[in-house]
Amino acid sequence: MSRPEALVHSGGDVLAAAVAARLITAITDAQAARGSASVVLTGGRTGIGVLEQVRLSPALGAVDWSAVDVFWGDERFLPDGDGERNETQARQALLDHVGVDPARVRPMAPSDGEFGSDADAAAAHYAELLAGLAPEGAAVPRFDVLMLGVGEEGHTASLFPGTPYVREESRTVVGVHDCPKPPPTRISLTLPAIGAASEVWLMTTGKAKAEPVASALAGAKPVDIPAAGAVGRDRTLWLLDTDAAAQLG
Ligand SMILES: O=C1O[C@H](COP(=O)(O)O)[C@@H](O)[C@H](O)[C@H]1O
Repeated sequence: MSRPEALVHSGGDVLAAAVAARLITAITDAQAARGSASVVLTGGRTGIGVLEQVRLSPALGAVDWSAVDVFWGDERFLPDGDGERNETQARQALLDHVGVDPARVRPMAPSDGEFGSDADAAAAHYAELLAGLAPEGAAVPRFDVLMLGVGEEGHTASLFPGTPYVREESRTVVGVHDCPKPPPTRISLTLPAIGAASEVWLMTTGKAKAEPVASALAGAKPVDIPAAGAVGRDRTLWLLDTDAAAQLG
């Protein structure tokens, strides 16, 4: 388990470009070491902004996109192609523009897919998919980089404060119900699944995030500030703009 480090950038645009450069480097390093890389995407303004910056980067071509395994940390349980789905936004921002292998892109199920409106069944299926790709003895694949956003109330992925989902200790993926932020039904990796990643990057911008960021970095309980419980095995980076970092001591 790593100790969280905060890196502060001057503004949201700089942050997105800097994280994009960091992501390209992490992917190329993993590919040089092992031939492929495994990345977990997030939704939200900052997460999608980073993917747009990757697309616009002059270093885009340094990555062998056909050898990148793509997963999601959470999904809004909506029909396929809905503009609010994290998958749809990630495809538009980046994935539709690079040569990813469709078989290696693994979105969480939509609400009009094979599990219909059963988010719990869709979550259980994603957990099985992850387990099937995991090294022996592990429940999820080796994620090189797992990116997350942070909500105003401290949620990360779709784990909201005070819910049973943030306390989950055995399942790796859960159907999430009655979310305070729309849409109310979601699918999310749990904290144990997030904690299996080599690097966890929490990315956020804006004054509204200053309080949860400061609480998390001051050691808040995950049940109160779920983002505080997102910790990578080798590295945990909080990638912030000056507004989001404003209350750090
Ligand atoms: O709904 C979600 O929101 C969070 C944070 O989004 P932001 O726009 O405030 O940065 C995001 O991390 C999560 O993936 C998404 O489903």
